[in-house]
Amino acid sequence: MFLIKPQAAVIPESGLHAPSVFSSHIPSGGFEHFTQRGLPSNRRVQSYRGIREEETALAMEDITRSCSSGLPVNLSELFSATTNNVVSRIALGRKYSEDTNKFKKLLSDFSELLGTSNVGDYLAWLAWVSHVNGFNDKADKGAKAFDEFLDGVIEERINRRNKHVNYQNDLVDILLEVQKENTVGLPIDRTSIKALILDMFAAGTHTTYLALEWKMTELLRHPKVMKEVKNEARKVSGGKSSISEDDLHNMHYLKAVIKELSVYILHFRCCFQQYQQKTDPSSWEKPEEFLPDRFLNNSIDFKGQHFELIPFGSGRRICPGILFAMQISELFLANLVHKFDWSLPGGSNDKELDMTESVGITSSKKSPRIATTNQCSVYCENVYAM
Ligand code: HEM
Repeated sequence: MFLIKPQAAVIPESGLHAPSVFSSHIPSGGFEHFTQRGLPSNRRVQSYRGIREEETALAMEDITRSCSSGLPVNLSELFSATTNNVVSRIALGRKYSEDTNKFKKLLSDFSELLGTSNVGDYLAWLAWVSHVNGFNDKADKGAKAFDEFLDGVIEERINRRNKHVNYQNDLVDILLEVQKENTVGLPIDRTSIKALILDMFAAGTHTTYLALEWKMTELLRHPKVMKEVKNEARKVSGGKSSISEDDLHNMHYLKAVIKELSVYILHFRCCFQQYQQKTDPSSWEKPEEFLPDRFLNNSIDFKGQHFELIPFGSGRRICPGILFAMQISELFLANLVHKFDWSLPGGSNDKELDMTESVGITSSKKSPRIATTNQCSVYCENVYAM
């Protein structure tokens, strides 16, 4: 909309190679391998896996603090902050959480604008409506604000590079290097760099955050399933205080739950088809029921080969962030249920949950209270015995 839409770059750990100006420069180990390769240890960026684990641990500490002060936990805010922090650290080189309100507003305005239907896009002779109803004005302001923000990110990095401090070798550094060395055989200007960073950031944060929010909401609505995930988490953790990314390999039930939930996630262009596929009785037994077990002991996955389940799309434009997003979702949910007992606020039941969606490119819940609980009790490692 505001900036050019580039081809997707390769996303850390995806193992997928969307067509990209960079694809010939990034080997099959993915972006992480590319950025770490051959660098002396003092110049290596902390691994993406480390970043995810670190941010998840910080979020768990936040919840523990809230619980011990008897305060309710707003999970929506927590999911949003954590996914923003993880993707910011990877795509923008650092967190922007110290500027939380401004940054959050920037992102939510952006998502809302992307998801708003603009009548002039469909009927050219009605384009004037967008002038009258304020859409164009809002879009111009949003574009300007985001553009300034991204300019700031790039300027900051250039200054650091000029002073030879804190070279992080993240996405921004790589793009600046590519620009300087002209290693892709065509000039990359500042606008293209901003577009690539924005693409990565916008595609990676809101989607992942909303997926988490919906998944946790459904877990709250299905306490039996939540309990089963919790049991699995406690079993695989082997008495440790947290779940690591290594432990996730053994969380088969959690993976099945996430697959079952994934159809609720997106309002991208294939959304309606996805809904049809999920509710198609020829593909699924009891399609309207929430039955994670259907994904146990079968090989259906998200990677675009099984057309019954394509929340990340399929084909050449498939989401290149699948594995990255799945790692965040699995790690976060596993730790949430492992460490805490959750229930709905004030003992309300699932029927009372407000499932209304808000406007936006992704289907967020209108009311953040839904994912808020004031009744978490901290899982105490001392008491718990395997
Ligand atoms: C649960 C989280 C996510 C979901 C459900 C999701 C879903 C999708 C979908 C449906 C598409 C469009 C595919 C198509 O056009 O056929 C897409 C594209 C894309 N996604 Fe994701 N995504 C998620 C997370 C991420 C993350 C974490 C990143 C990056 C760190 C990312 C980066 C991208 C990019 C760059 C594209 C554009 C690809 C292109 O146009 O070639 N996504 N995603």
